[in-house]
Amino acid sequence: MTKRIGILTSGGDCAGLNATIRAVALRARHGYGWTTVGLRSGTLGLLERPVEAVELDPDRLDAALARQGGTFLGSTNRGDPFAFPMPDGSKKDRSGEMVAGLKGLALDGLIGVGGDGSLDILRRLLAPSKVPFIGVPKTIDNDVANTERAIGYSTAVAVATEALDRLHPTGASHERVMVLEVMGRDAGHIAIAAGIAGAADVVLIPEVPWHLKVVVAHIDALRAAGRTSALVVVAEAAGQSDDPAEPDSDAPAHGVGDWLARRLSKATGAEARATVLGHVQRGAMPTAEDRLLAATFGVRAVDLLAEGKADRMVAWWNRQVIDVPLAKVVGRSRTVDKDGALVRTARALGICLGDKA
Ligand SMILES: Nc1ncnc2c1ncn2[C@@H]1O[C@H](COP(=O)(O)OP(=O)(O)OP(=O)(O)O)[C@@H](O)[C@H]1O
Ligand SMILES: O=P(O)(O)OC[C@H]1O[C@](O)(CO)[C@@H](O)[C@@H]1O
Ligand SMILES: [Mg+2]
Repeated sequence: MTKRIGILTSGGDCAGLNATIRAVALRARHGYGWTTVGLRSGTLGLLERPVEAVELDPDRLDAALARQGGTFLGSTNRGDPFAFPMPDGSKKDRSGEMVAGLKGLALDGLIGVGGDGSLDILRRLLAPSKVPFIGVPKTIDNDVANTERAIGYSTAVAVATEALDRLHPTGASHERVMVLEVMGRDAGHIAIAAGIAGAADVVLIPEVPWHLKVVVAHIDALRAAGRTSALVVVAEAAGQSDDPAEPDSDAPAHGVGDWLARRLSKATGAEARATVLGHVQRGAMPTAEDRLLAATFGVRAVDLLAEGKADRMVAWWNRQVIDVPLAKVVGRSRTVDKDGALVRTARALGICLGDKA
């Protein structure tokens, strides 16, 4: 039977979303003869009347899409359907309106490409609609539970690594400590991976409690050994987990990069500069790895709908695409394992994580 499935992208954008949309539309048409409808602006588009949706003809989706960052369908990380911010400042449950908008599209299935927050919201939103839902994990933060990889992470790590490659020569030329603040929301995945790949001297992540005095001692030791510059990577959330018992525990929840550069300069006497990488990590062309993930996840998501499955998420595990119940994904977050391979590797390379000298 010919089916009509929908796809939407939700949460912060990242590289690889367009490649995912294209893979879904191609698989649906050429694998099953189905039509794919792209829903615009994530959940927000479901409040428009008519609902913002466009039929996707896969043969008209240029292959160049696989290379483009962002999402041509648009996305949102604002406007919780269950507590929607209203102009007068109040919050309103608008999930019923969204479900009504979705039902009007007469879909036989929906694929939602999102991070932990979006997948949770979409799962709850779709439950009363009875529309079969399959989730595809994407987020530069790589913090979605039960998948080793989310679309967009590889690209963000590549961008952060390239930033370190660029900070190294300028830092060395001016004999400075260069601090790079990277994204990751509450997790340090981008920081630890880019820190290793970009040969940083210090990596600070929220999962490993760190102390300014340990970082200062490490930089002092490097300088005593003849090094004139240093590279420091700090995850945006690293300030929140500094030990409250320590005198230097005032690392702020926001702006930890600037704070750290000022403190390091004062304590070591070296000049320091901070770079906040920000949304540059999200907006890049996807790496080959992210394009592959997008393709394999997109195809598998359609196949799951064809198999009559629902309430599941495609996932990457042990070098394979698998699917897991969404119930085992939502409400959890996958942070960096502080005893895991990357942390051990960083330590073995002499990278200071701020917890021991
Ligand atoms: N579809 C959505 N509608 C409204 N708010 C959303 C939506 N998706 C996420 N949010 C909100 O955006 C914020 C970011 O959440 P979260 O990090 O969990 O997003 P995500 O979907 O995981 O995507 P990403 O982490 O890549 O931005 C949270 O406050 C969450 O409630
Ligand atoms: O685009 P916004 O709303 O500034 O959100 C930024 C956040 O989104 C992410 O880029 C992805 O979740 C986080 O790393 C970051 O904290
Ligand atoms: Mg998230």
